[in-house]
Order: sequence, then structure tokens, then C-alpha cells
Amino acid sequence: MSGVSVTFGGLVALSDVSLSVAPGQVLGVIGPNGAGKTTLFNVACGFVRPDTGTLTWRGEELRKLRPHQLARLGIARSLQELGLFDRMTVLNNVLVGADRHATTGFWPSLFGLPKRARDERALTERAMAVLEEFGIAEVAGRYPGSLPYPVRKRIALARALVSEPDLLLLDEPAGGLSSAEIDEIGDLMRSLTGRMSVMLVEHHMDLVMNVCDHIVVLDFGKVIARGAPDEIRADPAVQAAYLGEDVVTGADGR
Ligand SMILES: Nc1ncnc2c1ncn2[C@@H]1O[C@H](COP(=O)(O)OP(=O)(O)OP(=O)(O)O)[C@@H](O)[C@H]1O
Repeated sequence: MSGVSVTFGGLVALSDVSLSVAPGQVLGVIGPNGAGKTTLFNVACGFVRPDTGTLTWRGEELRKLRPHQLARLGIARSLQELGLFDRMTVLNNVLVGADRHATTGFWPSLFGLPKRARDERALTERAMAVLEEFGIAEVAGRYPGSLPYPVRKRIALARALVSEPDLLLLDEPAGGLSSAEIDEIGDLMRSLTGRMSVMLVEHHMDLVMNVCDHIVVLDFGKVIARGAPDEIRADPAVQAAYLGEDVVTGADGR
């Protein structure tokens, strides 16, 4: 993302924001309320078109990015609004995310050619492996509506991961979770380091400090700091921006 600016009416939500996520890196984007985090996430997903600036993915500029193009580009996202289908089993919800790996198109699947069956078996195995990794394989046959929120959250994450994206975009994964559940989600995220690039947009400092390799701090739509977690923690501009906010830092209270 380079030189991205977004205005809503007269309000500047993002101003000349540049950032990049290195291969295998977990990048955190934090900032106080109204800093522009959600807007930045929406730009990365193609929900919001920036007024100025460019998005580049693997050396190619993405002009007029639209959300439905992400999967083809190897980018997955998980939103705060989990978007699970309550009338589909957990396994089928996860399989929805696996589309990118289905090699057969519409016509072969319509005529039920054997390749389709092989594809489906491989995809189901992959989906079960991700559910297993997330510790929720035992609910594969259940319906999401009957499951507690933290489990639903894991299902949404599993759905994003089953396509084995090269870049995962996460919007506030800690929202609505208790601190023990945040620790668990943090462990899951740390296990993603090196496997894919992750951009994590999150208000919760604790999670960001624990799982991110690199952090970008926004305030009033501008980047006010960037660096490793320890540098960010010690940065006076960041402390000033968060002044008056209920900031939770490390588990040891630092
Ligand atoms: N669709 C919109 N129309 C008008 N103003 C908007 C819109 N979306 C965001 N804004 C404004 O842009 C600014 C940045 O908002 P944004 O939601 O990106 O911040 P945030 O860092 O995600 O905040 P929070 O932590 O509270 O979710 C805010 O002043 C917000 O009121």
C-alpha cells in the first residue's frame, strides 16, 4: 500500500499511508479509536477505493480491486462479522473457503465427472486437517448457530485458512473474546508466522504485541510509528496517542 489517502466527505480517514507486508510476516496495524484501522482494512480488501495511492501485490499494481477478486489473488480475509452460514455444517462452512483449490470448473461438476469426487475428497481432508489444527474437529458436523462465539471465531479463521492464502487479512480477531480466549487465538496466529503473510488490524495491544513481527501505528489517519513490538512499546508518540485509552499491554502489565 503506497501513499493511500481516503476521505469521507470532509473527513480525512487515511492520509498518505504506506505499508507493506513481507512474505511470511505478521504485520499488526494498531491505533486508538477512529485512527483509520477499519478504513485501511477495507482498502486492502477492495471495499473502499482510495482517493489517491496504489495497492501492489507481488509486484503488480491492483487497479480497481474488488473483494471478490481476493481469492483468485491468493488473499483471504476474516471479518469481525464472521459471516458463517447457520444452515450449513461447520465442515461445509470451511469448505466454502476452499474454492480456490478446486481444479474442476462448473461443467465437470454438473456432469459429476470423477475428478470432482477426487477434488472433493482432497478438499474435505484439507478442511478436516485445519479444523483439527484449530482444535475444533469434533464440531465438524454441527451447525455454527449452536456453538459458542469463540468456537465460531475459530471456524471463520479455519475457513480463511483452508484456501492456504499467501496473505491473510484479519479485522479485529480479538473482538468479543475474553483474555484467555485472546491468548489462545494469539497462539494460533503465532503458528502462522512463516507460513503466510498476515495483516492484523486490531485495537487490542496485547494480542498485537505478542504475535506481530512488525507493527504500524495509525493516529488520525496518519502513520505515527512503525517498528518491532519493543520499539513501538517504548515510542513516546504511541504512548501519547493512546493516552486516556484503556490500554492493555503485556500479560505482566508492562
Ligand atoms: N463510511 C464512512 N463515512 C464517514 N466517515 C467514516 C466512514 N468510515 C469511517 N469514517 C470515519 O473515518 C475515521 C476513521 O474510522 P475507522 O473506522 O477507520 O477507524 P478505526 O481506527 O477502525 O476506529 P475503531 O477502533 O473505533 O474501530 C473516523 O473518524 C470515522 O468516523
